[in-house]
Amino acid sequence: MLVIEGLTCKFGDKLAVCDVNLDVGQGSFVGVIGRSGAGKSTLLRMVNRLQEPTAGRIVFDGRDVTALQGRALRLWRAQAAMIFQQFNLVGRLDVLTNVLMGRLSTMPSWRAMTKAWSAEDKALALSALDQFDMAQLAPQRADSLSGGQQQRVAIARALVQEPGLILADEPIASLDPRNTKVVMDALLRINKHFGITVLVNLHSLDLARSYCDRLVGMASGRVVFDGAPEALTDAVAHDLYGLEAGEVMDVGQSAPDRTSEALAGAAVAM
Ligand SMILES: Nc1ncnc2c1ncn2[C@@H]1O[C@H](COP(=O)(O)OP(=O)(O)OP(=O)(O)O)[C@@H](O)[C@H]1O
Repeated sequence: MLVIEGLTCKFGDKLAVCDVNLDVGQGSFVGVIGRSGAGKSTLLRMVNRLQEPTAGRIVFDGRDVTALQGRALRLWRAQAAMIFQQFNLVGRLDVLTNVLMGRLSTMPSWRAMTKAWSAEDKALALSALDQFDMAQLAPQRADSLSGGQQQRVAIARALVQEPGLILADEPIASLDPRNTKVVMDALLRINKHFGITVLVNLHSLDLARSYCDRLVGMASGRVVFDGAPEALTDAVAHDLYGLEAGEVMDVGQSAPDRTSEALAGAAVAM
């Protein structure tokens, strides 16, 4: 369970996030929505502690993670795995090594320096790639892959961190509609198959409505909507997005793949 209490972030005079309070149950798939500049990225980055809060608390499974430092902070960042819009892979390295990077936090520093991966770590990384039908791409350079493939490699890297929480910051913003669906289906699968809580920032309201079981709407740094997708009426959406509403509500995205095969994934146990 993730508990956010009074979380606030100021950049100089700019109040980017203001007094956000949220309880997110284990296994939820929560979409954070709102127009550009609403504070969505800053909120997710504070949870992962990439951005220091100005005030407030972040508690995960009963443990206050707001002020962790050093190794404890590194371990928290592994537990609250971040997925970025631009994938953040090392392009010149092969796909398998990129996924193995997700294991660094579990290794003693001398082994992390030499990148002497254990057979167990390699098996885990291959198994994570296999979850997304990408094991055959393991030896390829990451920068030779399509955007959708790169984002799935980033999700596999997050998975080998064995996270309790995935924080995805506009993960599909750089992708075409087909790859958008593939990546959203991948996030849905790790949520349903592994029970990992997902918090995802999305610009498209249609996507948020079809994939998430709860929506948190932000405007000017504050939470202005928190509820089931069905409760977010077009009128509320218009309040949230203003003139952008038409654009974010009419992008013709495909529906999620909720077949049991898709959600169960490959038979390999992680
Ligand atoms: N490092 C920073 N320094 C100063 N201001 C910042 C910084 N990061 C964000 N902001 C400001 O804080 C506000 C919230 O930004 P944030 O990126 O969290 O919004 P967002 O909802 O994620 O928007 P987008 O969808 O465009 O990414 C914006 O006004 C932004 O300009």
